[in-house]
Amino acid sequence: MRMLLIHSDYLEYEVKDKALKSPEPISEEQKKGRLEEVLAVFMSVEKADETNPEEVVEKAVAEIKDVASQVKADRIFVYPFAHLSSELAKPDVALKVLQRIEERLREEGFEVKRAPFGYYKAFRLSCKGHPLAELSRTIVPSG
Ligand SMILES: Nc1ncnc2c1ncn2[C@@H]1O[C@H](COS(=O)(=O)NC(=O)[C@@H](N)CO)[C@@H](O)[C@H]1O
Repeated sequence: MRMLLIHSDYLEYEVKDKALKSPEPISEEQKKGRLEEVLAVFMSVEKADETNPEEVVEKAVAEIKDVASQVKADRIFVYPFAHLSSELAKPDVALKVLQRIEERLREEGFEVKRAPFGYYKAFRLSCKGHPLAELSRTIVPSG
């Protein structure tokens, strides 16, 4: 799993076209989204993660919690992003991992939005620019 974490004034997206034959089904309301004062987390789920998705979910949640506490963010934007790795996991595995990360972050008390999976999206992001505003993390299952 590769993550790019951007502490932002806001992140907003708008769904454009399908990027997969069968993208995640979404409601009208999910076609656009915006959060202010947010830690945006762009995530590429990788092939290696397929060996132990649960472990990767827990490690990713721990990393996100750590960065969120450092930058004092209590909102997280989970953003599927296929361009941080050349070894992508299959879409069905990737979607499950991202949905579970979203669930676990909510359980940890964060306000969370997740951008729709399998679509091309327009997005705007306003990075805060402080020293910890741009971070990346790589997570590999130990198995
Ligand atoms: N492993 C993955 N990790 C994160 N997002 C993914 C992954 N696989 C697919 N997606 C989602 O599906 C969209 C399309 O994925 S993609 O790899 O860019 N493109 C495709 O798979 C097809 N266009 C065939 O190449 C991405 O924008 C993202 O929303």
